[in-house]
Amino acid sequence: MSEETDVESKDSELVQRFLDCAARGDVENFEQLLGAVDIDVKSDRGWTALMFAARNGHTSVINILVQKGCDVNCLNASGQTALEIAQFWNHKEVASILSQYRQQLEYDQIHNYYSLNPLYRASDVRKDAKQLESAKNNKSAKFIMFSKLQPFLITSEEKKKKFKFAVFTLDQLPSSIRETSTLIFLGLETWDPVSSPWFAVDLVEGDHSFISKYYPDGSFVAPFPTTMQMIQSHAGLFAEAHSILCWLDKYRFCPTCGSKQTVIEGGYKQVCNNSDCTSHKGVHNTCYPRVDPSLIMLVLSPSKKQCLLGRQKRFPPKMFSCLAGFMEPGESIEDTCRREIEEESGVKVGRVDYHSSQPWPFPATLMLGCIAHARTETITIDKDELEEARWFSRAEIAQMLAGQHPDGLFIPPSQAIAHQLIKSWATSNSANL
Ligand SMILES: NC(=O)C1=CN([C@@H]2O[C@H](COP(=O)(O)OP(=O)(O)OC[C@H]3O[C@@H](n4cnc5c(N)ncnc54)[C@H](OP(=O)(O)O)[C@@H]3O)[C@@H](O)[C@H]2O)C=CC1
Ligand SMILES: [Mg+2]
Ligand SMILES: [Mg+2]
Ligand SMILES: [Mg+2]
Ligand SMILES: [Zn+2]
Repeated sequence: MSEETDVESKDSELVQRFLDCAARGDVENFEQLLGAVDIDVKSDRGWTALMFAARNGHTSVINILVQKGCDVNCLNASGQTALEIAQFWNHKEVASILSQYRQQLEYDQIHNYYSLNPLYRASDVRKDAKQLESAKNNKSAKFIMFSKLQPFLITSEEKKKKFKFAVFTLDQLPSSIRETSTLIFLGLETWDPVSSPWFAVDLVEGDHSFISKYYPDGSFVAPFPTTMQMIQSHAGLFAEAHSILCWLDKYRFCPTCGSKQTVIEGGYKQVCNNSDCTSHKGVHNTCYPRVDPSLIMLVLSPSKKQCLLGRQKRFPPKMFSCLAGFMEPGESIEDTCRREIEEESGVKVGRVDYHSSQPWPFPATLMLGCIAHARTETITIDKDELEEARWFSRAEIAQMLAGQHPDGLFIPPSQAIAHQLIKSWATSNSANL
């Protein structure tokens, strides 16, 4: 046997032992082998240690691998992830760890405020009246409160200057509430259908007394700007609940025939009570909550050395932000971007690159963030929309980000996608733009 084959066979023996220990849940030996082989090493069929541990439900091995930074999104030769394997073999605890970790990874990439919703929306549960009913009676169900579209918030113990929802359990909720108030089904804590369901309750007048009994220091607050100071996961819950509640509040009658409507699917659908109404046939988008796409763009000058920011009249003095505008029917993202920039600033735009998005739940806007590349520099502002617009150099943006602009100019806070677009340009290598 040559030296090379010797090393190879020793390596493959180590790999085999490593994968075996994961499959058997032999934590002691597994930990000893950890440094000796690649954590994501694969068997012939493309199975990693994580997949073997998931197959047999070894939670302790899963926890070690996840903490050591293994690749949880890896696929085997059949195209399955470790999470899918755990779900298939019904290892709920393992599946729960893996799904939470995968979400965490996704969150690390998409950091726009209001977009971090920790729940599985579980549309299958809300569409099934029986499952929805049992979710409402689930002993581990959680309830957050709204009244007149205002969320009931308390101060977070973990992060003192932040707010969060006061979360109520089923036994704290007077039974009358579930009969008189609208309950919005927000989703489940994990993929498992019996995991804790979350609901937003829209309280009707007179239902409030039980709240102060449990949370005497909480209060109903005007959503903007207080919800900009929430812990991020609860800001995501707010975005979902508030947009739905605003829709139910404003669309009380059928837009097709004007009859009363019935709320179904945990607040996600309304059906017309008039059986002759044409909204019962075919596709009717009036039955579903609306989402209004809106473009927000950082426009770069032809030299890429400057960016265009503007001031709306309603902005606080000295604040500049990205230009933004609603998408119109039949328009592409790129064309909305070009049209709004030209309308508001007179600048003509060529290429448009998508950056990221942000739900803006006031009431149901979806901000689509783009980087737009200008072809011209001359600015002619639309006086109805903007008070001022001008080009800013990177150095000036850096001063604004640091709160050190000589004229006191500043940009919106980090919770606004405008801030993230500006920051990503200011901190990126110009050669990449
Ligand atoms: N997250 C962020 O960083 C930022 C978010 N935004 C948000 O972006 C959105 C769009 O920006 P904005 O500059 O106001 O938009 P536009 O440039 O399109 O102009 C606003 C005008 O559009 C009309 N409008 C309102 N709703 C719609 C709709 N659904 N479809 C078409 N037109 C509509 C209104 O006119 P009328 O009053 O005549 O009805 C409104 O005054 C707003 O929701 C704003 O709050 C803006 C900047 C930063
Ligand atoms: Mg506009
Ligand atoms: Mg605008
Ligand atoms: Mg517009
Ligand atoms: Zn109708």
